[in-house]
Amino acid sequence: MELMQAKMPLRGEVKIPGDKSISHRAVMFGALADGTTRVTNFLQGADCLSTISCFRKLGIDIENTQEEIRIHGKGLHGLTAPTEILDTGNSGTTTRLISGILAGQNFTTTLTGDASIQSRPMGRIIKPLSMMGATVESLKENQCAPLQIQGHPLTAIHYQSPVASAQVKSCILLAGLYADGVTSVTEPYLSRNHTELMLSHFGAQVTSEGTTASIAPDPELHGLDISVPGDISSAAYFIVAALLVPGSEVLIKDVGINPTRDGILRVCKAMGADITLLNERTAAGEPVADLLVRHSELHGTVIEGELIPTLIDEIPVLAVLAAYADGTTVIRNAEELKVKESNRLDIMVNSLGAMGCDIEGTDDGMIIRGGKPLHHASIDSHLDHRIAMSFAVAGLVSEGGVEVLRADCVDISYPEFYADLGKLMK
Ligand SMILES: O=C(O)C1=C[C@@H](OP(=O)(O)O)[C@@H](O)[C@H](O)C1
Ligand SMILES: C=C(OP(=O)(O)O)C(=O)O
Repeated sequence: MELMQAKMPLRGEVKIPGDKSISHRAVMFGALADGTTRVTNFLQGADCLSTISCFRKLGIDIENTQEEIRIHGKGLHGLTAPTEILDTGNSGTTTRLISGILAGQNFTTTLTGDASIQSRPMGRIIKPLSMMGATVESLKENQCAPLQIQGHPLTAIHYQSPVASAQVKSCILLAGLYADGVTSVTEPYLSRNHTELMLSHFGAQVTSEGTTASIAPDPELHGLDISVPGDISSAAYFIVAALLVPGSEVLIKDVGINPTRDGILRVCKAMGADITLLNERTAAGEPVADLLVRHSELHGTVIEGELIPTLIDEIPVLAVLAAYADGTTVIRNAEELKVKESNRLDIMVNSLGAMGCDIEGTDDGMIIRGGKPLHHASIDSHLDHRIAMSFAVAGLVSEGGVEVLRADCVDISYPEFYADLGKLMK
């Protein structure tokens, strides 16, 4: 797809689709609750549809009416053995979270996903789930999917996670629902806490202290009405686009600004961005605001440490921002980007490099010497939605735009992305 350079400022309003992490969890926890859970502003992206399809195969009736998702939950012990392999598609969140639930069932399940999922590391969940007593086998013996999970009554553990990962944390907490005592997870830095917040609303006893989250077993979970906030990870593309295109002023509506997710706002402000939070409120127990973003002159910064999990999926588009900011931006401690849908570190370094950016890859991040004009290039998305959207934004401000190859993969998290971007360019 050929994406044009923006000849005019971006102007207007955009309403961001529902948060992917929260949409997945609403379906999963709704399935384990008694009664009906109604979800509005659910993200109709391919990843969340994979979650729905897996839970239908586990015997849960889920209605998708477009306006609302209705999940007819059957309680903590109501799932039934699937008659076929569960397909988690391209979704790491589905794969890792559902594994925690399957570890506590009295049946065996096989799950797998696309080529990307089959190369992403699952040892990080196989280890703690095995410590809890589940039998989890990587069928190709490579610590990746396909996985065969034989559920068992589980033993509670206190797990020290080597990575700050909400997927690992959530997998263990979900297995903890089926354990014989309080299960806890401590991570090096705090990752997104949507599981903790939403499971407590459903009725689970979850506590958080610093970077440790704990859960008590066998709660009674009750169906809920959930209005999903807009996804800050999707808003990120418009934040960066509005900051970069001269003269722009864009109002981004209903964005979730949970402090475990708002690192992009903090980094943009540190770089000199003009972003105002309006109409701050709460939805589904999560903080939400409208973001007014105006074109700004930016300078480089350092992105590292505990900030990283709060903006992990935004690093590709932040690299684009840094390419246009004056001075040097250093990104460290971001080695997790190598094991996402693609190796996002290598791809950003090579692809921004192909556009003329002075950028250097490091073991755990990159160094970007920004402020020079970029030129047209053909960039392959590598079927990674975040790469495709990041380069669509880069094209707005590069001489001659960019061509994004295999651009349709935005369906994973933001099917309307190109249409919404187009509306701001009119
Ligand atoms: O829990 C979640 O919903 C997610 C956690 C993050 O992954 P990790 O837990 O692997 O860091 C993030 O990259 C992903 O897009 C969604
Ligand atoms: C990493 C991502 O998702 P997942 O891990 O669920 O595939 C993402 O959306 O950027």
